[in-house]
Amino acid sequence: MKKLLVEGGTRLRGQVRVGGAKNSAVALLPAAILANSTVTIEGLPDISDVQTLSELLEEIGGTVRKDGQTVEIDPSTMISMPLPNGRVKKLRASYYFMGAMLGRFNKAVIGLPGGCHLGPRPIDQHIKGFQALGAEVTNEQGAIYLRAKELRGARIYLDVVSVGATINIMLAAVKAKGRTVIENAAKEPEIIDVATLLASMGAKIKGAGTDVIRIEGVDELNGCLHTIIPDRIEAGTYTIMAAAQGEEMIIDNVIPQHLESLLAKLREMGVTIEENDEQLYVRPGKSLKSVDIKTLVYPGFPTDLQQPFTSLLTQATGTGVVTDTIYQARFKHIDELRRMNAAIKVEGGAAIVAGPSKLQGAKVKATDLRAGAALVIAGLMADGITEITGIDHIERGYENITNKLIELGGKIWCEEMSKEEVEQFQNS
Ligand SMILES: CC(=O)N[C@H]1[C@@H](OP(=O)(O)OP(=O)(O)OC[C@H]2O[C@@H](n3ccc(=O)[nH]c3=O)[C@H](O)[C@@H]2O)O[C@H](CO)[C@@H](O)[C@@H]1O
Ligand SMILES: C=C(OP(=O)(O)O)C(=O)O
Repeated sequence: MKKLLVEGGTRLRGQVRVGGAKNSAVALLPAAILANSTVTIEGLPDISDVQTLSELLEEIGGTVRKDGQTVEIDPSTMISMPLPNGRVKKLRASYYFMGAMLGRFNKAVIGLPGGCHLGPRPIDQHIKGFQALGAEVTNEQGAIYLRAKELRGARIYLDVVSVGATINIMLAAVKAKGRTVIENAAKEPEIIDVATLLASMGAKIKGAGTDVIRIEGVDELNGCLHTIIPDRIEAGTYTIMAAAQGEEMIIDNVIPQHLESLLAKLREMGVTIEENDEQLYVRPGKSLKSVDIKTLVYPGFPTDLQQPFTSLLTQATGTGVVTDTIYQARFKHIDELRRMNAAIKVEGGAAIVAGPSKLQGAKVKATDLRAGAALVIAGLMADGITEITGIDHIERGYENITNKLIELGGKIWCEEMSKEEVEQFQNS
């Protein structure tokens, strides 16, 4: 088991290239199950979630060929294998095997998903959607059993705006008989990306990116070639790093429109950001001014950038209030930031950050993916060395973060943990 070490104080400078979007990749791979021939996806990020999903596709009989960032999936030999345990527990997005396998085989058995522990993460809206399409759904000993004689299109209103439920219902509905309408759908760019792949496969799907998605079911879906969108959360994380510890940084392979809420908040703090079609050029202000943020569904401030942004707020003058309306308890990083001398308290469901604080290197634990990113940012700004355990979370969503930061001049490296450290980590 490894830990990540960050020696703070060095200013970051240069250009960093953002990879393909994790939250697209994790839906595009299962979507390939629905095709009758090879689906090729270009620009996939080199992260463990992609690896785990590729292994799951192989587990159900598919052939997955990887060549750098390109993956070819031949789904023709897949079978409706139950996946009650094992790899499905390693990540959140294994829930997309429910919609995709139901769509292709009219049945599936999938264990409840894992993913970041951010408080309750129910999947009732996914199930409501599958049931509306005609599936019988039962939960037997922690696995979801889905069976349908035939899937029929339906009008489905989501009680909660959910990225996962919107995509999962799209996957189940594209081959259903007749018309499906998803109302109160999520509007994240990753939903448009998945709809684009499905349309290239031959699906009839309209309205992705708005809150009403209309689908006319088709009998067959074909193989195709698809290029993934860039990861707005990885891009946002490096943009926050640039504001926190950069001199001059270019974030390359970005769709700036996907990050409008973050860029607006950074500019409010005094950060200079210039943008062109695919790059951000970031110069931090002489001093940063505190702001409040409230996470909302897209295009609001993304919950996945709340934790990294909180680290930046520790360096701003004044008091910033952080409210997460998507995951009210997404505050596990706060205790760790406090160990590094940050002045933050959680009160009435909000994190109140008083700054600026001189952060000190410490031994801290990444409790989830974006908590890990928040700690890397804090480590870059801190005096001394920060040791971060739990880096498998970080590897779920950030490709080559160590190398990318070294290229920017950061002092960051991995070390093997001692036996005592592993024991301590496992008991903490
Ligand atoms: C793999 C993936 O894409 N993960 C992202 C996805 O997670 P995920 O798809 O799990 O998140 P959702 O958009 O579904 O969740 C949004 C909110 O709806 C609630 N909810 C969701 C489904 C449901 O059936 N019932 C219900 O009550 C959740 O508890 C949460 O409060 O969107 C989140 C919100 O942008 C991001 O933080 C995650 O990075
Ligand atoms: C919460 C996240 O991921 P997941 O939904 O895969 O756990 C995230 O990407 O920040």
